[in-house]
Amino acid sequence: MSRQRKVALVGNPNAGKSALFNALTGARQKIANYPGVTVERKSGRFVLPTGEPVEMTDLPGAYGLDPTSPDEEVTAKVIAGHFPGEAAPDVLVVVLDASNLEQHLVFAQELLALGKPTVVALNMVDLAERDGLVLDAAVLAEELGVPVIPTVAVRRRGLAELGEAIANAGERHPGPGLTALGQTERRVAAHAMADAAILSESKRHRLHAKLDQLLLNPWVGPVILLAILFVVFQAVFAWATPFADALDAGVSALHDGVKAALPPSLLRDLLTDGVIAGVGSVIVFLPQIVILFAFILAMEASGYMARAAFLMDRMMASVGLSGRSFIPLLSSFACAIPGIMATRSITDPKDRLTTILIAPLMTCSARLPVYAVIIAAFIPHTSVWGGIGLQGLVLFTLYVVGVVGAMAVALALRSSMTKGAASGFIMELPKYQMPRLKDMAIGLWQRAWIFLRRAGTIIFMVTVVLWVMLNFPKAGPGESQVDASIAGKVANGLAFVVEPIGFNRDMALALIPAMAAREVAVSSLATTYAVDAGDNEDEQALELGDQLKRRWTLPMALAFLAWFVFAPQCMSTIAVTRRETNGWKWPTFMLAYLFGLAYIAAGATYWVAVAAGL
Ligand SMILES: Nc1nc2c(ncn2[C@@H]2O[C@H](COP(=O)(O)OP(=O)(O)OP(=O)(O)O)[C@@H](O)[C@H]2O)c(=O)[nH]1
Ligand SMILES: [Mg+2]
Repeated sequence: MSRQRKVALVGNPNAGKSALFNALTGARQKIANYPGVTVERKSGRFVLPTGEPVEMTDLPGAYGLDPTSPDEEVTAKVIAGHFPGEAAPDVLVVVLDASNLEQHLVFAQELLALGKPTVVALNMVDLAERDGLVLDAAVLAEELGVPVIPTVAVRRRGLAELGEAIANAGERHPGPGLTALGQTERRVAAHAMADAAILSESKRHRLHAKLDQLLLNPWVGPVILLAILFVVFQAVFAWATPFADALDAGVSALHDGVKAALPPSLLRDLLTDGVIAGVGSVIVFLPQIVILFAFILAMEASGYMARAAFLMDRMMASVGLSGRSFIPLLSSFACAIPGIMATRSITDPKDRLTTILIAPLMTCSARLPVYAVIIAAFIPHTSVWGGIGLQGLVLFTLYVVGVVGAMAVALALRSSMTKGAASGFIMELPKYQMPRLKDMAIGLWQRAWIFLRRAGTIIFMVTVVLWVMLNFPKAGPGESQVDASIAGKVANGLAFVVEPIGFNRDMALALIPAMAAREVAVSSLATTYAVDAGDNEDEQALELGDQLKRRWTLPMALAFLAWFVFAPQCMSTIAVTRRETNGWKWPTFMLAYLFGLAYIAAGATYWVAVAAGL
């Protein structure tokens, strides 16, 4: 039996390759409405209409076979068969964005010049049609000399025809349009071919052009962006409250139920003070995470996020970064790990390194529970300047401080350690789209699941270990259990380091397990106070927020917030940085500078707040 044939999906970024890959193979690759999403090749199985199974590969988007970034290099190598241990693909499926035909035909010509069996998927014809573009696939097929199949990846249109064409792909004869050799010639040819294939074009285009004029206006654009972000953070607090309260009540009920059902024992204490108090204190932030991501996903899917990147380009350039850093930095608002991996689409190595080093300063979703618990306890639930919620405002400020800090660090790095010229911006703007409800639901579910899984695994485990360390050895009469315990002893030993910045023993105690994940700071505090409450009924009845209010001053709380803006409390981020920079040098530097900044920021916040009489 002969070897299974290989089919590769290639084309410009954002053409819909991954969407097509998912539709054909049933996989769940990330797709999003901006270029540079796929940075690694992924393979899956697809059965052709003839019954022949083939190996389908989704490649990172590229603008040419001459790689200018690590992800483009993957594409070029796979196609050329230079990827270690991988045969070259037998059939290429060139994916074109029908509403961006001219631009996408440039790379397509380069691919066709390879002479391999090729099929063209003229994808996104729905968007082209909506824009009033009527395309003639037959004319294009004639020009290119290969079959051209109109598809709509996200609605599974044209898939059968595409499978048919792949099955029949074989020897081919270059079409009349395929004579260009150089890049400039290809551009001219692309223009001519697009002209020939496009039958008509109309009004929707003009509406979107108007919208872009407004949203990308150098003065109005940033104001709109800021206003949108502002609303997002207001909503995170305002809308989440009823859901968070319900969850909170559920956790309390569970706590009381378990307590009533079991006889007093270590196991009961472990369940109530350790697991339920600790993990429960984190889970109540699920509604806030979901609301935040609903906005982020909607902005991504609508095409607005890419406009935001475009707007940010100037600001990024002023600190020596290119707009290409925007997407990795944006992903870092969810989590720095995918953000750091997304830097593979950055062309310039120094640009890329700088982006990796500042990615942990973007406020990842693991910080949200920490911020939210402190804000809810210490910032009054009032409005300022007629209707703006103070809590949301403080949250917004914390995010902004992270971004401003990142920009300042980028500027410092770019003029010292990673000195070099800033590279240009080459992002193309995706089309505006209504976010699809189903995609949004899947995206939200995935985010929620990641959050819950973290709560159920890493946060759960760290909390249990901490509970054990807080309960042994047992305190003598009149002695505080926390002070007597192993964890308390370690924290007391560490306290002198953080005392100058206003932290007490409990805060020191929370910082160590929180190296595993930032949310653990919340579960650690909850568990510590639950253990500390012991058998005292009044103490036990207090919620985490009330405990914090009784034990911390406002300057301490603010210092704790400032610490979490900067501190690299995440082992996985350090590990992924080591992998992506091939060594310990940069992760060590990252740890040192972030802890340094955190220490200074927390100390300054504490002492300024004390001086101000807060
Ligand atoms: N309306 C419409 N949207 C599509 C179609 N195909 C893909 N999309 C959307 O276009 C965007 C880009 O799709 P991806 O599959 O991520 O594109 P890609 O080519 O893999 O992009 P990179 O990985 O960045 O190279 C996503 O928002 C998809 O939902 C289509 O046929 N019609
Ligand atoms: Mg992709």
